[in-house]
Amino acid sequence: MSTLLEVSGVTVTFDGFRAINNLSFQIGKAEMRAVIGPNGAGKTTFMDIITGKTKPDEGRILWGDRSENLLKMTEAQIANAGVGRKFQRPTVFEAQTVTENLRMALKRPRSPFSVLRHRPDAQEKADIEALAEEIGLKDHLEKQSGYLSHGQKQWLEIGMLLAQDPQLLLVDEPAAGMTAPEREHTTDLLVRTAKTRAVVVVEHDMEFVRRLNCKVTVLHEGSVLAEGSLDHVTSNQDVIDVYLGR
Ligand SMILES: Nc1ncnc2c1ncn2[C@@H]1O[C@H](COP(=O)(O)OP(=O)(O)OP(=O)(O)O)[C@@H](O)[C@H]1O
Repeated sequence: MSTLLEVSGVTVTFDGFRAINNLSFQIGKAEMRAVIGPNGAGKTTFMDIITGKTKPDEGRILWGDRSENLLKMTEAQIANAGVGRKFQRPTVFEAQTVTENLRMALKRPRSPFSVLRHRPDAQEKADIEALAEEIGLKDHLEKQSGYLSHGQKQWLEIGMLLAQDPQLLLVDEPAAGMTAPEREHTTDLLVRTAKTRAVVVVEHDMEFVRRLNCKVTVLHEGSVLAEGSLDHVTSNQDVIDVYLGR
């Protein structure tokens, strides 16, 4: 499996406190990975490093086929290189319809379609419909986004990120606040997405992680405590001790 992102020996210190401590992590081009860990383990900081929001004190991060030095790139360059991030709370434009939200996302610079200056309306419509179909909102295209359910807003935002054709999608607690059927739909969407892209899901809900059926990385005190299948990591004594607070 070819590697898309390789993080080696990364350390982040806030006022002398090591939030990330000699962390190493790799993900392939079409791979799903769940990142779990107790509060304060460093999950958010880890994502902030990959998106360029936080610069580490030490370590190396290589990106893509040409093994580019990600640490030399700005946040905007990293986003343009194909890293998309979905925050926990949906940030769709509530006053706009689903179609309008997807149209705006297709017009952003990263979109593979934005280079075609005179893009026919018919093509744009087809792209919007394909995205809506993918995220399960085909029947809600003209609905104002503020009237969507919480789950539907989350899917719309994932659709807006997919419009940008990311190579790596970072997703923070996608299942939070969702009903059981919404969680199932979200699992299916993320699993399909990871067939062609790398997807990192930070999640607390173990049942959701189990359904993702992927390799799991457990963070603790800014380092990788264990890695492997969910059954493998949850039978690891160090992981059990950390989760039980011993
Ligand atoms: N800007 C900052 N300044 C100082 N300390 C910080 C800063 N950001 C994070 N930390 C500390 O770094 C550690 C890791 O935080 P981080 O938010 O990455 O953990 P997390 O795993 O995402 O936690 P949670 O599951 O609660 O969201 C915590 O102890 C946190 O208090």
